[in-house]
Formats: sequence, C-alpha cells, structure tokens
Amino acid sequence: MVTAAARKTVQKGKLMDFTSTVIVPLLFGSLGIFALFRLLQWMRMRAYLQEAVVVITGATSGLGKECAKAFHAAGSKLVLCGRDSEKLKELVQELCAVKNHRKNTHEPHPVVFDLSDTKTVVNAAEEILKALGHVDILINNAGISFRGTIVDTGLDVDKKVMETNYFGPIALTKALLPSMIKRRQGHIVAISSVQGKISIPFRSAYAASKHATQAFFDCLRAEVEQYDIEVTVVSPGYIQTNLSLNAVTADGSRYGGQLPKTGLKSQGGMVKVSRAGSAGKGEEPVVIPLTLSSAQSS
Ligand SMILES: NC(=O)C1=CN([C@@H]2O[C@H](COP(=O)(O)OP(=O)(O)OC[C@H]3O[C@@H](n4cnc5c(N)ncnc54)[C@H](OP(=O)(O)O)[C@@H]3O)[C@@H](O)[C@H]2O)C=CC1
Ligand SMILES: CCCCCCCCCCCCCCCC(=O)OCC(=O)COP(=O)(O)O
Repeated sequence: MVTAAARKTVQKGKLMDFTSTVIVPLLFGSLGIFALFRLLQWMRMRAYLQEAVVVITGATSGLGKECAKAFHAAGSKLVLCGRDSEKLKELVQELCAVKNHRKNTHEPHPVVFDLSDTKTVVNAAEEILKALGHVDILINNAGISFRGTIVDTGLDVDKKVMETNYFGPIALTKALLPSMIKRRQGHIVAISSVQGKISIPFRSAYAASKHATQAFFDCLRAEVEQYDIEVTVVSPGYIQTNLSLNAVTADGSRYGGQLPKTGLKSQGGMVKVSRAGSAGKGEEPVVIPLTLSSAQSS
C-alpha cells in the first residue's frame, strides 16, 4: 500500500526532474542565444562605424563634441562642422592627440559654415561630398536656445532661431540626401529635444523649431525607408552644456546668464521646472500645465 507521504515524495521528485531537465536548460539556453545575438549586433555596429563617414554639425561644443570623440575613437571618418575655424582646428588637434592602439583612427575633416545662412550650407555639402565621396551618417546636432516672452520677441529673432535649428539642418539634409539615395545607404540623425514634443512658456521659438524638426524628420523617415535610409530623431532632456549661455533673448542679444541646474517638481497637475542660477534676467521658475501638444491639437 502506497502512503500519502510516499506519493508526495514521488511527485516532488518528478517536479525536480522536470526543473533540472527542462526549465534550467531552457533558461540558460535562451540567455545564451540572447547574449550571442547582442554580441553579434555589437560586432556588426563596431565594424560599421569603423571607416564610416560621419558628419557632425555643432561639433565644437557640448553634445556635438562628445559625439565627435566617440565616433573618432570608433575609427569613423569624421567631418566636423562649425562656425569657428579656430575652435574646429583645436578640436581636430585634440582628437588626433588621443592615442588609440586598438583602432585605426582618421584625421577629421573640418568644414566651416553658418547654418543660418542656407547658401553656405549648400556649398558645405558640396565640399563634404567632394572631400569624402559620400556620407554614411549625418548628425544634425547644432542648435541655439531661446529665452523670452512672445509679446516682447521680434519676428527677426524667431526667424534666426528657426533658420539655425530648422532651415539650416533641413538644407544640409536635402543637399546630402540625393547621394544617400543613389547609394541606397545612410543614416540621418536630428537632435531635437523634449521641447520638440512638449511646449513650455518663454521658449516659443526654440520649441517651435524643435516641433518643426520632429515633424520634418518623421516625414523624411517615411519617405526614404524605401531606399534603406534610416532617420532618427533624438529628444534629450536637459544636459548641462553652453546651450543656455548662448541662448538668444527677445531682443536678439545673447542670454549669457549662469549655467542652470534644472530639476522637475510635480505640483498638483502642473510641473515646476526649477532652474537654480538662471534668474539672471528676472526669470521665474517655469510652471508648466500638463498638456501635451498632441493632446491640444486633437
Ligand atoms: N543641452 C541641452 O540641455 C539640450 C540640447 N539639445 C539639443 O542638442 C543640440 C546641441 O546642443 P548643446 O551641445 O547642448 O549646445 P552647445 O551650445 O554646447 O553647442 C551648440 C553647437 O551648435 C553650434 N551652432 C550654433 N549656432 C550655429 C550656427 N548658426 N551655425 C553653425 N553652428 C552653430 C555651436 O557652434 P559655435 O561654437 O560656433 O557657437 C555649437 O557647436 C542642440 O540642437 C540642442 O537644441 C536638446 C535637448 C537638451
Ligand atoms: C507626469 C508627466 C510629466 C510630464 C512632465 C513634462 C515636463 C516638461 C518639462 C520640459 C523639459 C524640457 C526639457 C528641455 C530639453 C532641452 O531642449 O533643453 C535645452 C533647452 O531647453 C535650452 O536651454 P535653456 O536653458 O535656454 O532653456
């Protein structure tokens, strides 16, 4: 006669057998396949970046400079764009001074132009294609910030921000696009902002330029997918760079206040963006109603 205790022991044994013969191998097998997949992805990316022609606008500062360091270290052939030839020269020297014994690195090619002058942008695109033949990755990074009330801001200031943050980057993209389409290869990146999705007070021109950027590059993505060209819009939150210092104000002058430290605080249906050290021009912390532009337009 089999007792209940003996039956329980047999059942427990079967469960342990099932765990050790089926579940554990399945778990470790899946983890192994996933790790192998990620490793292959990483190796493919490394191989792609090595020798890839990468154009970075706004390479002399902040995000652009950090991208330049990363792509240079990865062995990419860099085209560094900026307005200031001296700053670009210094950056080229700084990058070339970094010793990398594991990677074959290339001396970056500086190209000087002002994004707010579309004629120089088109000439710059020609110069890039002449010097390097093609572009694999275009990073539309350069930009300026704006701080001011709508009522006090002249249209010339709105236009300046729009030309730098929107018309310049799209002019460069349009000028390089035919060559990417011809090769059926390329990756276009637009550095937008959270403000390309959410509008906050006293940043009208900046938020408008970033919303336009988001829309343009979303359209572009849908149009060029057929040519195997990728389009990425990056929407960062606050990063401490020179962007705030160089912001244009309502009268077109440079903001030049102290670098802000930003924090977000929820306040009963509103979000308070506190910016310690940014009160230079009588600016109050910004309180944002929690409405998104997509919700407003529907
Ligand atoms: N910092 C942040 O918190 C965030 C930044 N971003 C976006 O990231 C991008 C980079 O900003 P970030 O690195 O912070 O800012 P920085 O001010 O540090 O760098 C901006 C770069 O853009 C260049 N630039 C500005 N105006 C022009 C122009 N007319 N023609 C050519 N180049 C120009 C500047 O060149 P020069 O040295 O000649 O002035 C500089 O190299 C911008 O598009 C910005 O909107 C998005 C979200 C958050
Ligand atoms: C529960 C949902 C919470 C939703 C919170 C929404 C809060 C929106 C906050 C907006 C953050 C804006 C981030 C902006 C990123 C950016 O572009 O930063 C650079 C600038 O704005 C320009 O610098 P400046 O210092 O001149 O403003």
